[in-house]
Amino acid sequence: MMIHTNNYILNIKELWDDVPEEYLSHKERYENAIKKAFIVLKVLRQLHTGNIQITDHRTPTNVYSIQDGIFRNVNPLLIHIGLFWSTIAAQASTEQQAEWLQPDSSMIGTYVQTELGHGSFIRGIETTATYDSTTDEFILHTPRLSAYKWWPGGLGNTANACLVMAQLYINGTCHGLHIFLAQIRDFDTHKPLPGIKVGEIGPKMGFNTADNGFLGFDNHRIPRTNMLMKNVQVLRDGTYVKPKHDKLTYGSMLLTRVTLISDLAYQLSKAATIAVRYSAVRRQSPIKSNEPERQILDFVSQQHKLFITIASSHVYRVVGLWMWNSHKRVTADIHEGNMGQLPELHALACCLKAISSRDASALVEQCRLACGGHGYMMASNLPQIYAYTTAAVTYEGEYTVLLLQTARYLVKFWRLAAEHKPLPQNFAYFEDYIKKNFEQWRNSPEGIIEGFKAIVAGKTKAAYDTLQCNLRNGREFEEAWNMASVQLTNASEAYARSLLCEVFWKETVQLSTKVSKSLAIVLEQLAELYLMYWALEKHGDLLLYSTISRNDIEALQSRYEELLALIRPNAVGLVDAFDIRDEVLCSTLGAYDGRVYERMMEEASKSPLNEDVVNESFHKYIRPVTMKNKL
Ligand SMILES: CCCCCCCC/C=C\CCCCC/C=C/C(=O)SCCNC(=O)CCNC(=O)[C@H](O)C(C)(C)COP(=O)(O)OP(=O)(O)OC[C@H]1O[C@@H](n2cnc3c(N)ncnc32)[C@H](O)[C@@H]1OP(=O)(O)O
Ligand SMILES: Cc1cc2nc3c(=O)[nH]c(=O)nc-3n(C[C@H](O)[C@H](O)[C@H](O)COP(=O)(O)OP(=O)(O)OC[C@H]3O[C@@H](n4cnc5c(N)ncnc54)[C@H](O)[C@@H]3O)c2cc1C
Repeated sequence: MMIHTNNYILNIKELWDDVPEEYLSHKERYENAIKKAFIVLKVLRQLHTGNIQITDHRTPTNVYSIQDGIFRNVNPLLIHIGLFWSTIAAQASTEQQAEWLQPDSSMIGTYVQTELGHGSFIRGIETTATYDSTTDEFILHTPRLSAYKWWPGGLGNTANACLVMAQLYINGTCHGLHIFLAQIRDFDTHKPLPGIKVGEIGPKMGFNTADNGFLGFDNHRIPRTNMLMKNVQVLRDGTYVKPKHDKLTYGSMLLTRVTLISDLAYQLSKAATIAVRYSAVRRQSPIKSNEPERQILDFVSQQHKLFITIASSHVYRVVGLWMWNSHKRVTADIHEGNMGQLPELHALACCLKAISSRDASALVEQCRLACGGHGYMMASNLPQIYAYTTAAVTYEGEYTVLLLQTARYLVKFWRLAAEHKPLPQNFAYFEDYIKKNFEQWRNSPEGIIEGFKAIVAGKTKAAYDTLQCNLRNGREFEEAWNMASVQLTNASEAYARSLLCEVFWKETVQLSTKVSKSLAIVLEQLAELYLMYWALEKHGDLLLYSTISRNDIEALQSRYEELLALIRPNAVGLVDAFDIRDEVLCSTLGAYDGRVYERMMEEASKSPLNEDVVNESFHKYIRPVTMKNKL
């Protein structure tokens, strides 16, 4: 059968709610979501097997983005599709993949790493997998309460299998963290297997359809061949064959961090679409007292809140793709046995995941506030987008913890620079900074990029000097590191911002040569706006570390305001160009037709509190008090 994915999925009635999901209980929400998740999974399986074919070209992306509208929250199979399958594909041996990656597999899986007691510091994970050579099995065990797995999406009720991160023990020796496939529920009855204690962790700020769960093992046995064995092996006699790099086991986190950057770009484009369209419809106060009320989008302060969101969505789209391509390249190298580029990719993924999630959640919240009171309505969809986006600051590597990973990388290069050793080209600016080869400030995108590099160098130097000072004062390295950690994260954040500015500007300039002149102008305006915005936000740092002057900053401010005015006529067109369907946007404020007030009233009429003209609580609780003395 030939289908157009958007139309096909939009026409499956069971996927679309009559009652907004906010009115459902926790349990009903999950049940509603799981019903839809399996309809979507069936479509994906049919696409995979070729039973249905598509006439549009971006199928998985289409299905993925339509999901936002279908679930309004999260697909409970997100981790099954996104992490469980991809980890098997990346880390299981060819034979294991052939066995486990069947499109009609009975396994519904999840990725089980975090424990009650340990999330960031994964070396502290306490779940054990002990090899028993007499039976050729691993024994999975949860030694204490803090070792209970806690958080994995889909674990609460949906999954019947999981990939578990556990400490591998062979003959009393611990070989560190490894990944094991474990069945946890019966495929037919779905009852937990003997030795498995599993359940759901309860309501959260968002992600409420994802049935995040807990899991404990009581000496649960799995075959030896259930350890993921592409990069590392345990042989029948208990021989341990080491991986080529001991962090290959962490590969799924790396891949997800890279993927997330693009997902956050998409969340930003949704928030921007809602807030910009609403701002074009909403009128509030005249600018001059004798004029009619103006679209709130005409207030320059409103443009300041919104245009940076549009620009940031483009930044993360561009940088997300750039990182995706880097990941592909590095993975191909690793395949050939060359691990050389892995540390750089890890350092980039850490700081970019941290900053993209932090920016995205701050900007989504800014969009919500920019919609005034109506942005506070669930029907605007902005609260849900915020709850979804802010979770990304924590999961898949907490913000500060990831920035500190990148700081390790920066400090290594600063040490080389300080010791006058050769540096790779992309860190040559460290040497320039040490030699005080400062460029004369230029009020241009290229000048701002240089200025941001000077900030990275200056902040890395400050953190490094503090670290050295702590060491000279007799602190051990880890303690000295902790004492310098505020400065270290600052350096990392600056590094991420300089990367974002440089990659976005260069890619935009390149893209501009391939599109029409009028489009190129708008794209460059957006890119310039992004750079100017951050130069002004960080003008204190620029004053500290670059050659910028007060006059330069004033000139930047004027150019920034000029850019807001230039972008204003294209603002609605720019968000329309994100091409997000109303069914996906799910927002009374952001629909394409601009019927904001009509839609708000239509949504309010769905409130169960409006079902009866007089709610029974009046008779039960209100009247007895208010009428008591009047009878
Ligand atoms: C794939 C598709 C996915 C689909 C996504 C679609 C879009 C997404 C939309 C929604 C997604 C929602 C999903 C939510 C699911 C959430 C899942 C999770 O949260 S899973 C759990 C994630 N947990 C973490 O991220 C834990 C964070 N902690 C760590 O990663 C590590 O502990 C650490 C902080 C990095 C440190 O590790 P450790 O202590 O073991 O390291 P050290 O021994 O100190 O060594 C550090 C050296 O190792 C290098 N390193 C560390 N990690 C890596 C890596 N991944 N790759 C390469 N190198 C690594 C590090 O650089 C150090 O090197 P040196 O400095 O010593 O040279
Ligand atoms: C919505 C959601 C979905 C999730 N899904 C999954 C999943 O599918 N599978 C899974 O395994 N896990 C999942 N997680 C868990 C997630 O990966 C962890 O919560 C995350 O890695 C952070 O770890 P933590 O909760 O232990 O925080 P902690 O590490 O306890 O952090 C608490 C605070 O301590 C600070 N801190 C910790 N260590 C350091 C340090 N070394 N230096 C400086 N500061 C530090 C942090 O900055 C933070 O401020 C999910 C979490 C959420 C919120």
